[in-house]
Amino acid sequence: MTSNATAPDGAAVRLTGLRKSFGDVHAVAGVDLHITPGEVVALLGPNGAGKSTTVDMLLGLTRPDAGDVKVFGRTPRQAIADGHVGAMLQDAALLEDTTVGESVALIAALHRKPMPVADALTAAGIADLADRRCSRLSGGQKQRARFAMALVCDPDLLVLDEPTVAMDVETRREFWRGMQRTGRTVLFATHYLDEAEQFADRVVLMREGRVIADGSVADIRSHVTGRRLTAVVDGADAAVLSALPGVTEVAVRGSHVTLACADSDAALRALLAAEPSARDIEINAMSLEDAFLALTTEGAAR
Ligand SMILES: Nc1ncnc2c1ncn2[C@@H]1O[C@H](COP(=O)(O)OP(=O)(O)OP(=O)(O)O)[C@@H](O)[C@H]1O
Repeated sequence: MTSNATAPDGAAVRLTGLRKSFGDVHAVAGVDLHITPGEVVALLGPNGAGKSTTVDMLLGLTRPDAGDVKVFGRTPRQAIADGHVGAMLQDAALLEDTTVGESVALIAALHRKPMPVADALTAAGIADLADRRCSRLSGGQKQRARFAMALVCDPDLLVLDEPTVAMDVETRREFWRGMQRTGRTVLFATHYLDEAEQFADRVVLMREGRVIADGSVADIRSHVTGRRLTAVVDGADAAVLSALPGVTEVAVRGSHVTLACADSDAALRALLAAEPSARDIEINAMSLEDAFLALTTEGAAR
């Protein structure tokens, strides 16, 4: 890794008061974000939250209406020209008639200190596809070719917009293993909450062009309190379950019962007293998905 990128304030990325509108749509409506070197940050949010527009401004592909972008203390254009940033964008075109190896070599030739093409292909898990024409790649293989192209400039910061779209489960897992080995600063936009949970040090949640939560997965989870109790209850009656102490929400599907609990200990005791047949009982913390839904649903606290 080049890793000689430094900013006076030590930030890898600093977005300040960033805004961008398209007509009446306020795609990004005032975003401040500070990423320190080495952090792996997931950018989450529902469709249209402003993630791609934020990423585009970070890369200098879209000019902000207001605010400032600094990448290692430089403008995006300078940071990219200096080889500090590798990007993998949704639907970025590949040169269909060239091979994977040739495509990656073409990108490498644009940079002053690229890594060897073979190393980029290996890190992306596609060393065996070097001679395959890009037009012959599967969706997931194309994503990995784009990843090799992002990596070959040996960047300090990787910016990835939904990198694992079109990858199957095993390929996604391999992709992230490879990513963790690179030890770089990473900002990735994703719709896969499990990915954010497993691979990000920090989650930035956007909604309607703003950052509505920013912290570790545990911090984001703490936006939803309580626990979830699941059980099998013969002849489950939602009205009876709703009246149990400590229970805030009830879902009944056949004999499968899910209780959202403010006090799961009280709820469990009351459930066993009221429904002695209750079995296969599990109590879990609320998931990142629960927090995501709570925060991104209309009317959620900002
Ligand atoms: N070039 C454009 N012209 C007009 N509207 C745009 C343009 N780019 C984005 N928008 C609008 O800005 C809003 C934010 O879009 P953006 O693509 O940044 O969201 P996103 O969070 O990346 O969404 P998704 O998860 O669906 O990719 C949306 O309402 C979108 O329709």
